[in-house]
Amino acid sequence: MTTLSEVYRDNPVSDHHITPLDFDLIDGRVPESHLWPQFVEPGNKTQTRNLQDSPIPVIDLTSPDARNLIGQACETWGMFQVVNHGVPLELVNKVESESRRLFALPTHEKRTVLRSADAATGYGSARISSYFEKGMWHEGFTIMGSCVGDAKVLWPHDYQRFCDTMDAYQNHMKLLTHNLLLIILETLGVTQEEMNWANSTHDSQGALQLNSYPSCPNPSQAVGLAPHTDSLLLTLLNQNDISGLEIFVDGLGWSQVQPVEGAFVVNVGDLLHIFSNAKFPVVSHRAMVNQSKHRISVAYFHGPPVDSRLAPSSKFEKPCFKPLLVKEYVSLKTKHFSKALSLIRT
Ligand SMILES: O=C(O)CCC(=O)C(=O)O
Ligand SMILES: [Fe+2]
Repeated sequence: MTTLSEVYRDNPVSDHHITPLDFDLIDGRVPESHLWPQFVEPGNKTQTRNLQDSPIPVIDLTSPDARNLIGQACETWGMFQVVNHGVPLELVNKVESESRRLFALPTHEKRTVLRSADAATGYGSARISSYFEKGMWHEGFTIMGSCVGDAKVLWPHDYQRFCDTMDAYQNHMKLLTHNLLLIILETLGVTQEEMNWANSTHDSQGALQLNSYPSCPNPSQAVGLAPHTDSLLLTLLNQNDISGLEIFVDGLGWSQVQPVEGAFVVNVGDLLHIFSNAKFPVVSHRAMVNQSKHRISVAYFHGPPVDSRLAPSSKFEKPCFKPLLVKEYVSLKTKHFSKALSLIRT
C-alpha cells in the first residue's frame, strides 16, 4: 500500500521553495522577495469585500435539518461552517496554543525540523509556494500520524504534550470527517462500495497542517497563502478568532469567511469535486495577513487510499472527468497545480 507521504516523496518540491522567511529578522518592511504586485495577480481578483452576511452557511450538526443543509451547501458553495460537531473546544484551544508554542521558537530551532524536498512532514513553506514568484507570509508544520520524531528534536525534554495534543486532535478530525462524509455521500446517493472507498477509516490518508501567519508590517502588499484549491476529498479548517480566510465567489470577488467561535470550515477538495462529477464546486481560497495579530489556522485534509481508482461516481451517466489513480491525480496537481482538473476533463 502506498501512502500519501510516499506520493509526495516521488513528487518533490524544489529546495528553495521550502524555507520560510526568517520572521525574526523583519524590520518593519516587507522584503522585495515577499512584495506581491497585487494588480498583476491572475484575473485581477484581488479586492476583498467585507460581506455583512457571509454567503457560507453555518450549520448546527445537531439540528434535524443538518443533512439537507449540508447537501445544499456542498452543491451551492462547496463549503460550509459546522458547529456543535462534538470536538471539545478545550482541545481546539490546546492545538492553537501548542501551535503557537512551536511557531514562537527561534527560526534556527524551527529549521532543525525543516521538511526535506522529498518529504511531506515537518516545518516549511506551503507546497504551493513553488507555483508563485513571490514568497508567502506564512510558515507551516505538517503532521501525518505521529509527530514524535520532530517534536523530540524541538523539545527533547518536553515533547509529549505537543504530541498528545496533535494525536488527540487527529483522532477527532478523523471521526468528524468520517461523519460529515457519510452525510455528504448519502446526499449524493452513491453505492455502498463507493461509500467505503471515499470514507474508509482503515487505509485513508490524512494530514494535519499547522499554518502560521505572523503579523505583517504592510498586509496589503503581502499574501499569507496564495489562491488554491485543496487537493484531497474534504478539508476541515479551524481558523480560531482571527479572520484571514477568503474565498472567490463569482460575481462578488474575494469574500471573507468570518470566523465563528468553535466552528470548523469544511470545504470540498478536488477529489470530491471529481467524484461528484462537478456537482460540488471546489472553492478557490486564500489566506490574507494582518498588521497586528499573529494568525494561526489548523487544517486537516482527508483523502482516500492513494492506490485506489478515482472517477466520478457510477451514478453519473455522463462522467465529465477521466478515471485515474488517486496518486496519479496528486502527481498531476504537483506538476500542473490549478490546471490539473482541466487536464482530466473528458
Ligand atoms: O489559513 C487559512 O485560513 C487557510 C489555510 C488553507 O487554505 C490550507 O491550509 O490549505
Ligand atoms: Fe487550503
